[in-house]
Amino acid sequence: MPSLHVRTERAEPGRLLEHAEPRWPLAIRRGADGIVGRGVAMRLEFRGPSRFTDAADAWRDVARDAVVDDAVAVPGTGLVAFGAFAFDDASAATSVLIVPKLVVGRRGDDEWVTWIGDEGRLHPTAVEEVRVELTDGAIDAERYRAVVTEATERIRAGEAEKIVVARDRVGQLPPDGDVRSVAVGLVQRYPDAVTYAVDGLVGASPETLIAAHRGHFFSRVLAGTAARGATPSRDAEIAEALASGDKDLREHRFAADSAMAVLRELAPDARASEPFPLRLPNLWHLATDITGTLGDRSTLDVLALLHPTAAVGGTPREASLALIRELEGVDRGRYAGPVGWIDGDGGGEWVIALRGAEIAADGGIRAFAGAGIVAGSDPEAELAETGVKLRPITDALADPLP
Ligand SMILES: C=C(O[C@@H]1C=C(C(=O)O)C=C[C@H]1O)C(=O)O
Repeated sequence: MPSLHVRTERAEPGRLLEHAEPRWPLAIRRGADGIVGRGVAMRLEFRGPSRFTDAADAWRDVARDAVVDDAVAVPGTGLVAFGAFAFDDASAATSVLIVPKLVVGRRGDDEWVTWIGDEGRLHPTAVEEVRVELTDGAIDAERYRAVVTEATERIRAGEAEKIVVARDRVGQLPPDGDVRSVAVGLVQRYPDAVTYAVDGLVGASPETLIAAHRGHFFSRVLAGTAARGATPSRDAEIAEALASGDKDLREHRFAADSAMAVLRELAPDARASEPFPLRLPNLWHLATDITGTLGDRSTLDVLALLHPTAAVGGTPREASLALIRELEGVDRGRYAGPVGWIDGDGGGEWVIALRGAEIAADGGIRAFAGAGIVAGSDPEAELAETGVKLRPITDALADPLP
């Protein structure tokens, strides 16, 4: 493989997303911060059960051979790749690492541009609005209720303790639709979430699988969900009920324990917070934050062990994955897989591809949302919960720039 020549310099890129390709933006944003890419200097593809370790090995080679001149040296400068990985080992979807030709970024007061290969000129273009309505996909409301009922029966029969089952909604992007508008809409509405746009996958995720820089990591596990209340007092009651409710705490424990078991193996000093209610614009989640030190391990090596946590798979892992395949009966693609970026040291930030959709080459759009099913889950409540989880991407597609 030819070695990459990478140069980062200070710049004032203005609105980051204006530098991305309209139909195929590359972006990882949190509020005003983030990185946006354009063009492809290198594209690596992976498949199957070894996709994460293959990616980790390939990326180590790329990073070792790259010639990097980085005048800014903050997370997101120098050599970076955007990545998106399939949820299931057996998925037909490819997993990718993409090094753009141009990256523009901002982190607090630092702003930069990175050229990979030839240096050119910045030519931002105004974002145009695209509007798409989603309709029933392969798993409509009726089928989803049946899937949840079946999942609770399988749990009662002892086949698993928790299974996260999802449903889908579909749509069609008009030719040349500007996908950047969807990302802009998500950044504006969900400033605390990570808005991602990578190889057709777009959404705003509240769940950080692993973020690592200079050996220190952060991971946030979400499981247990309630819609926001209409009044402040009702809203507070809902948060209180979520944090003390037996079903939600059990559902949460499976997810937090699955992440902690892996992270403690990798980082003996890993520490988990107590579960706490996390407020998002559209809902409450129960959250556990985990921190610790990873040493010089690549975040891709961590993903190989951490994905899928029981927040998006279930408990036990293999049994729940088999049940998801059987009960959903559709390929999740990259939904609920890791999406994010990685730098030359293996640091970076990977979130779970939730609250989003995948846009295929032909413009076909498929959005997924799921819910954790445990003993005692109610199909109607889980249907409503997935409706709330679909709202960010549904709204951003229907009315991106309100
Ligand atoms: C599966 C999704 O979300 C996950 C499931 C949750 C739950 O069951 O309470 C909460 C957060 C996420 O970990 C989704 O958004 O599609």
